[in-house]
Amino acid sequence: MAKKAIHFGGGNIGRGFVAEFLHAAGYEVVFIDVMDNIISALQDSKSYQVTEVSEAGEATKTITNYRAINSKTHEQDVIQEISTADVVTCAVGPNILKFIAPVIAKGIDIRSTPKPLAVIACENMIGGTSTLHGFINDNTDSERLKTLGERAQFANSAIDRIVPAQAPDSGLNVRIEKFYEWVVETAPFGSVGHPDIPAIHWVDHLEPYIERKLFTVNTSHATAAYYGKHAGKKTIAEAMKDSYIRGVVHDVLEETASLIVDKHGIAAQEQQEYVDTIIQRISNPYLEDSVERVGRAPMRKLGRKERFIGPAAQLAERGMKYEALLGSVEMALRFQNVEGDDESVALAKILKENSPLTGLERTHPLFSAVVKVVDQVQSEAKETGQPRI
Ligand SMILES: NC(=O)c1ccc[n+]([C@@H]2O[C@H](COP(=O)([O-])OP(=O)(O)OC[C@H]3O[C@@H](n4cnc5c(N)ncnc54)[C@H](O)[C@@H]3O)[C@@H](O)[C@H]2O)c1
Ligand SMILES: O=P(O)(O)OC[C@@H](O)[C@@H](O)[C@H](O)[C@H](O)CO
Repeated sequence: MAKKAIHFGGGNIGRGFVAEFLHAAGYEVVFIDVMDNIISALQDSKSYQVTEVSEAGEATKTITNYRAINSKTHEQDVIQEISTADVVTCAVGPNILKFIAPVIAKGIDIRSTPKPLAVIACENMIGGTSTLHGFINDNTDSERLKTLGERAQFANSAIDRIVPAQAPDSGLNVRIEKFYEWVVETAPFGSVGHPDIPAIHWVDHLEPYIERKLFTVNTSHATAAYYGKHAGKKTIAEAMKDSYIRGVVHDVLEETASLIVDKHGIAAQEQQEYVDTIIQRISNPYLEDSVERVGRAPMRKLGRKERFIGPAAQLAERGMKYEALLGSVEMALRFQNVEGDDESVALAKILKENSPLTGLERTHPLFSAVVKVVDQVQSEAKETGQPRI
């Protein structure tokens, strides 16, 4: 029987990564989005192209066998599709999970197929699927909650592929880097077994993979973005060409590498090779990845388990060095009032009003160091009306 995957979020990573590999695994993909232009473009086309760009040239794959539904206008259709699907994935952004949970909960609730639905959130965050699972629980009747596990299984994932914002005239086509890594935990599937998706690297324990990814790829990426934005650079590749910024990125990665090696027992040499690959990837001039895309949502990125405070807090707990990470925090705090980024506007307001920001506990060994950095950025804003550097 034909396999069906429902994918929430027809954006960059949705079309350029998740759908590509679901398609390659033989799934029909039903895209769910709330943007009329994306949905009608998908409904009006039979295929789109994913082009890998690298120094070695370009390679293009054609994606077919998909449909699309607007969940804003056709919620019942989405519920019906979920009730008969094999897999649900999403790449909508961590802050959107609570909005897609109600419709997924309704679709799961009316399932009568013998095999449970496999739910895999593909967001840049620790425990993305668990967070979605929590919201789905909140939207499920308490009696039905007791048997939810018979209808759906929830597995966390780590997803890695750089997909920049696409040119306005590119339509559905996506230009993307060649490298990819999609790691998913196996335990939640128990005796049912995980879905057959060859691109996925299935692992027993996800934490080393997601922390290594988030605290290497995303920490360095965001560091280059915030320092780059501050220095007037347009793209990450341009920022990485600047010897000062490149040096800072190396310093930050030295700190996170020391945590990854210490905490997860990954060999120092293996981590160094991973770091070298990441530096090469984020420096890829063919991607034209803007500092605004990579720096987007600074408040999310300053979160407790996120790419800066997450590793810095763990380093502080171990009595290890975290000063370079604090420099990235400082630059993230300066990412204010950036056009098109609501969080950067909210951040400017929060810094004026002294509201809590990172969720770091007052008693934590990192707390006073972060307060100092916040104070510094705030005092400059007060002196000059805007941050000085
Ligand atoms: N772009 C990358 O390089 C990359 C790589 C790995 C992981 N990610 C993660 O993937 C997620 C998506 O990132 P992206 O770059 O593709 O962003 P994007 O903005 O290109 O795509 C997000 C899509 O979600 C849709 N959406 C918003 N609200 C929705 C809702 N309620 N229901 C259905 N769809 C909704 C948007 O309309 C948009 O099409 C993020 O968590 C990001 O961190 C991105
Ligand atoms: O998606 P964000 O906002 O969490 O982070 C921005 C980029 O660092 C991110 O999208 C990377 O391109 C991606 O994580 C690479 O795998």
